[in-house]
Amino acid sequence: MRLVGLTGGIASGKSTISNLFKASGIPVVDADIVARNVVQKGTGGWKKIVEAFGNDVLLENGEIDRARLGQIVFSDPEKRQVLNRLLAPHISSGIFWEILKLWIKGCKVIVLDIPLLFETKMDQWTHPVIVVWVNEATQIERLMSRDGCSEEQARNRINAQLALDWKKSQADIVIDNSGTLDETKEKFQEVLRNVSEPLTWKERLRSRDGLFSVVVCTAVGVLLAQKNLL
Ligand SMILES: CC(C)(COP(=O)(O)OP(=O)(O)OC[C@H]1O[C@@H](n2cnc3c(N)ncnc32)[C@H](O)[C@@H]1O)[C@@H](O)C(=O)NCCC(=O)NCCS
Ligand SMILES: Nc1ncnc2c1ncn2[C@@H]1O[C@H](COP(=O)(O)OP(=O)(O)OP(=O)(O)O)[C@@H](O)[C@H]1O
Repeated sequence: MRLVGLTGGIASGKSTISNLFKASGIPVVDADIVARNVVQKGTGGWKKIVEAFGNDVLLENGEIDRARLGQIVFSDPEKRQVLNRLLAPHISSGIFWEILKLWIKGCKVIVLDIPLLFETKMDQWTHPVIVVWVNEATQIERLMSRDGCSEEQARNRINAQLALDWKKSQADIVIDNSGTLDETKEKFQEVLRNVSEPLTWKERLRSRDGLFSVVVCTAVGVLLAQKNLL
């Protein structure tokens, strides 16, 4: 099994690239969706948030008020750290279960779309690491227009993550998404070819079918050895 890391900065275009992977038949685990699921009303993550931030961050129906919590944590690094520490174990085990489900299905290449891949050091489990990069002016413009936020709020969110240029320097593959969608789609084709290359023998061993072959071969070997000993 090949675990491909997909990351970048906020609004750099990870979901756009994720959608292209999905459209090409490659499954994607989306950490933002996992992070949403683990804080649904009544879950362990939800209880921890209410304990730490109080009822002020709840909507009338009891769900987390994401806009309110976002305002708090993106303007206060200490509070953000608290939230990250509380949710990290829930998010990583959620990602693990999603991978396991796809592994059981026999998927050989899985893309992990994780905005904080480097920040959480999960990059060590993925190869190759793809960084979706945009220049800062484009990033701010797209973030403001997508989320309807001010430039200050956009900068706060960008500064809550490691610098995108640094992430770019750590990448195995960089997708420059500063141009048009058509240009990005063209670049994506090359990335798709790269990611779809035949699995290495290590990756084959980590896949469901590879593990199954090892188990069968070992069992046959043991049976033959026992037969020879009798
Ligand atoms: C703060 C919250 C409530 C804001 O929710 P909102 O719906 O406005 O944003 P959403 O979850 O869609 O995230 C949008 C983007 O913000 C960035 N982001 C989210 N959380 C963080 C964080 N803790 N630090 C830095 N950037 C973050 C990511 O690039 C993400 O793609 C939410 O992002 C959250 O619960 N974050 C903590 C969980 C987390 O770390 N998520 C990232 C998964 S690796
Ligand atoms: N090449 C492009 N040209 C124009 N707009 C784009 C391009 N790529 C992405 N966008 C737009 O920019 C915004 C951010 O893109 P996207 O949601 O894919 O980023 P993201 O990295 O997944 O964001 P987040 O970190 O918040 O999850 C979206 O509104 C998207 O439609």
